[in-house]
Amino acid sequence: MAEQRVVIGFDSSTQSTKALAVDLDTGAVLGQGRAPHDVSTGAGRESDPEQWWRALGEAAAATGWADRAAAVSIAGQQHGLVTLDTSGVPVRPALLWNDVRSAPQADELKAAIGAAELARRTGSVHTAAFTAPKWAWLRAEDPAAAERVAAVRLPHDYLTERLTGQAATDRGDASGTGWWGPDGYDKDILDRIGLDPALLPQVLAPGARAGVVRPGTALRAGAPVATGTGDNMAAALGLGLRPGQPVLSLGTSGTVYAVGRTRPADPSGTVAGFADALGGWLPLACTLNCTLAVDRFAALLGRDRDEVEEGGTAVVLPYLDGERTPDLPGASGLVHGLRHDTTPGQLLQAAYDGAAHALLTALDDVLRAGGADPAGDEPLLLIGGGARGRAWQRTVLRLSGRAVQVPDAGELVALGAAAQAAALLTGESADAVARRWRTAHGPVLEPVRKDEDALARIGDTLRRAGALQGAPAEDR
Ligand SMILES: Nc1ncnc2c1ncn2[C@@H]1O[C@H](COP(=O)(O)OP(=O)(O)O)[C@@H](O)[C@H]1O
Ligand SMILES: O=C(CO)[C@@H](O)[C@H](O)COP(=O)(O)O
Repeated sequence: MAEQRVVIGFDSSTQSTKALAVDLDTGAVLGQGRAPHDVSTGAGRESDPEQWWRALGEAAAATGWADRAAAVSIAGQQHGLVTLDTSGVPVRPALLWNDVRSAPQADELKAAIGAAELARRTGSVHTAAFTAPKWAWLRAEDPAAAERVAAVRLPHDYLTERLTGQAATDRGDASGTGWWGPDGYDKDILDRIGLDPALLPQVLAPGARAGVVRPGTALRAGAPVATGTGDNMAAALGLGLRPGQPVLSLGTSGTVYAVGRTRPADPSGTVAGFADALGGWLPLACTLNCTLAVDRFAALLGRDRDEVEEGGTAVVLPYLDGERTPDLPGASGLVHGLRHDTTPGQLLQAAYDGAAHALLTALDDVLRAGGADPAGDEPLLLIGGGARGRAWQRTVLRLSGRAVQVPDAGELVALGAAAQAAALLTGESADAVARRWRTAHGPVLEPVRKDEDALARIGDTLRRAGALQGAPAEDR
């Protein structure tokens, strides 16, 4: 009998590291692991990269397959700024994608280069989330730390390098830095933010091998390691996405995306023109406030997260962390439209609606940006921790008017990384591996009538809340 080959895929995301050990032939998940991360609260959002590395080892061990892994790959939260000294040790905690302190530096880049030109060169108009303004923030606010930096990495690059000893990244995650375009690193942007390109890793080709596991880690020494990629790009692989199939991910961030045939360049900044991990594109819109914001409202109301009630006039803009879509980094949570008869359940439902609004109103633009027809009838694939929630499912049905498919498989990011690892061994493309594993299989929820009234109420509140939420005068 042929020997069973098992690959391990990792998702080093905002709140935790998740690992899946997967049978290369059948796609069966044979073991799982998870270890939590700490994220700072207060003005910024920072995490310790050393903790991610320890979490990766713990999650790997918990799968029960770490010392037998045939191949490995690591996907990670996008955009984070990891700074290393000459010994490869983090100079300071990493600045995460949802840290909005770099908003002024994003504005400076926009003013200096212009939104349309940024979109043309990098695919995206920079917000505080992107790595480029984070580096500019570090130089301005913590120059002593910036001086000590000998290497700059994204979260997944840092972990891959700890595993292999090789400094490498991939085009998917590189496309979220704001200093990369299809021709490579953008020297002009790097110059403007004072970052020496020699500090950056090489961008490897899709399907390439980053190296092999070096001795002394939790994983089998000598196992080949794929490039890894950003978490959204990995989920696209993990679902085996074909162009035009829309995805909505409900996690710490909310994201909506589709694989595109054409390279996106949206000067309005709503759609980020990311690259995917295969040579195509991944137009995407992202919010900062998703499952955590809704769970906070449930806690404030003393309710279970599914104890919602539809109806009423309440509107919640749940921008507890500031917001990125719309680009309102200085915003805070806002409740509007309360009446004597507003119930706690209606208020909680309004928080769900407020969190889903920007994602679902960006969906058509995302599809168009990648050359797909927004009127297509592909079901919306619902993934991420929130996808299991009854109230989330119902909210997405109501506000999208589309059929919604909930894959049986959880952890699509880690599955995508596992598919990338498998592809190293079989020579297939990672998305083809995922399709062979039937990862997207799951029930399709029938569409319901789109709740245009709720969408209009939220849109109206958003427009009128401009000054309170720190919108620039011209947008009010
Ligand atoms: N059954 C559920 N209903 C609604 N939300 C859920 C459910 N299970 C988990 N979550 C939410 O999922 C989130 C974690 O999602 P996940 O995709 O793992 O996050 P991330 O990858 O950003 O770390 C948590 O914030 C939690 O609120
Ligand atoms: O910033 C983005 C996408 O541009 C986020 O989607 C991050 O990649 C974090 O992802 P999660 O930890 O929420 O999965």
